[in-house]
Amino acid sequence: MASPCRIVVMASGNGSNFQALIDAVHSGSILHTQIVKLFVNKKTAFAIQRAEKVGIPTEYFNMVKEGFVVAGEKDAEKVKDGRARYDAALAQRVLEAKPDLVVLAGWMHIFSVPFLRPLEEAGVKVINLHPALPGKYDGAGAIERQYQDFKDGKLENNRAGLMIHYVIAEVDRGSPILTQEVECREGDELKDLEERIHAAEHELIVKATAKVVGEILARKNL
Ligand SMILES: Nc1nc2c(c(=O)[nH]1)N[C@@H](CN(C=O)c1ccc(C(=O)N[C@@H](CCC(=O)O)C(=O)O)cc1)CN2
Ligand SMILES: NCC(=O)N[C@@H]1O[C@H](COP(=O)([O-])[O-])[C@@H](O)[C@H]1O
Repeated sequence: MASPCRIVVMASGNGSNFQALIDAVHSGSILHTQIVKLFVNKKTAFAIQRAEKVGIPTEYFNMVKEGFVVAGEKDAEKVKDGRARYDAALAQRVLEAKPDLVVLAGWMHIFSVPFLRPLEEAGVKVINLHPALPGKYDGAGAIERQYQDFKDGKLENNRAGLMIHYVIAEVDRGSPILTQEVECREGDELKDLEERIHAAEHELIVKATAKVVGEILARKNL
């Protein structure tokens, strides 16, 4: 049998989707796979504690703390240059973990080409969990914007949603792997929609990761 599929997970916050992946690998819902490392860019990310509890190595790598961009820098060119150098350095650190797949599970930093190109050249796919349907509500704060449109009677079919997609330079516009609609109900508060979407996320990220892992393992066995 081929060697296990090596996954690097990247997170910035609570890590409940990371936990869903940990549990799925442990239960066998995601077969023949090892989460080899977690990268975080926030020191306060609870995902760190989740990794430590199960012995997954963690690396904290922050663009400002590592000196790539000065805190509060207003010069757009300096910020763009610093982000590019940070992304290039981060790509090398990720590749040192020899991943077959990178999963963004609440990773709140937009990657530039200096991150994406080295991984593409190494044949490493990057996938992302986004709490909206393809082509809608790109970027951060997607749940809040769907909820506001629902309240304003502007949400198409009164359906919110989520997807797991391949990551490309254009934010949240990579090919969808799996998508799911989530209903909005009259009387919903924002937290009701957030809870419904988060519950769906934990299932969909496992299903999508298992699907991509299956394709990777099939190629390994060729
Ligand atoms: N090149 C890509 N990078 C990333 C993608 C992607 O599809 N292409 N997905 C995102 C995840 N994401 C939405 O799914 C997302 C995350 C963060 C942001 C954002 O505006 N980030 C700000 C910083 C916000 C913060 O630090 O709190 C930024 O990077 O300037 C938008 C979309 C992951 N990366
Ligand atoms: N644009 C990306 C984005 O908004 N991602 C969102 O970050 C949260 C991470 O939760 P978690 O840290 O508990 O997994 C999730 O709700 C995910 O959809």
